[in-house]
Amino acid sequence: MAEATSTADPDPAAIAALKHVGLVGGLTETKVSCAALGDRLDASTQTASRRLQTLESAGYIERDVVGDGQWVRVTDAGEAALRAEYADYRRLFETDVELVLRGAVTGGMGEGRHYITLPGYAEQFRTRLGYEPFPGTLNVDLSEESVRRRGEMAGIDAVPIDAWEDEDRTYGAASCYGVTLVADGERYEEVHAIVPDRTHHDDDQLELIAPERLRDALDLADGDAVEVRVAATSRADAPENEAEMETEVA
Ligand SMILES: Cc1cc2nc3c(=O)[nH]c(=O)nc-3n(C[C@H](O)[C@H](O)[C@H](O)COP(=O)(O)O)c2cc1C
Ligand SMILES: Nc1ccn([C@@H]2O[C@H](COP(=O)(O)OP(=O)(O)O)[C@@H](O)[C@H]2O)c(=O)n1
Ligand SMILES: [Mg+2]
Repeated sequence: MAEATSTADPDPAAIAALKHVGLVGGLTETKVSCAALGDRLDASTQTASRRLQTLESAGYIERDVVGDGQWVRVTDAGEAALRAEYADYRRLFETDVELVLRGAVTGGMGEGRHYITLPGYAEQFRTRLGYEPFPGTLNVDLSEESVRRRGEMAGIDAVPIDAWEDEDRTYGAASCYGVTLVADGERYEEVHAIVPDRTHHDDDQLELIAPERLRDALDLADGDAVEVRVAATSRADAPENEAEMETEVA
């Protein structure tokens, strides 16, 4: 299987503690006492202390212990976990929620083309997305705000692309989110944001695939501003395609 980039156990009790830390100012930095946190969580001081330890080892908070308490900061990973919760609630109570990520077109490492055309991926794109992608990924350098907001993608249904292997090595899994790409007022609908489990890029790069070369279709050059609108639900045909895939494999 893919050696997935570490995702901590989303223990609901730890997330509840993280929410409280955020609410008392932890998204910047705040002083927390385990007794006060325990009160807010309706739990003992020891339990509150354990929750903070769990959050720290999951990489969701950083802390400096001082004499009368501790200074706690929610990390980027912690904020992403909170935003994923937030996205779930938005989906519960709002309809047609769209996540809009903004950034600029950029060149990457020239590897996207290689991965997109590997047979183990290409066949899955064909059956699950319903098209053969242009060989490559259009890379978008996300704005700071969008880097923070991309955590909300965790609450949105994606088309899964499975890990696979050939005789030499294993290839990681990926998730494909149906998106609309908007540039200079023009919209291009048949696009997916592809998020590989293993990648050389940081969170600030979002990679897009489409049947066509998007630089041509939307007349894009490096530095051009784009909007990536992520639909809150997956494309209606995705599960059907998956069923087709299983039938083919069987
Ligand atoms: C479908 C897909 C699967 C990938 N699988 C792997 C992988 O198994 N191992 C790996 O190191 N990188 C993998 N990558 C990520 C590439 O290493 C790299 O981060 C990125 O795609 C490079 O794109 P660029 O040339 O546009 O910069 C994958 C990328 C895609 C699009
Ligand atoms: N659907 C797509 C996919 C890639 N591309 C572009 O096609 C080229 C090859 O993609 P790539 O991922 O191998 O290269 P880089 O993104 O690393 O530059 C790049 O210039 C991408 O921006 C595109 O315009 N439309
Ligand atoms: Mg690319």
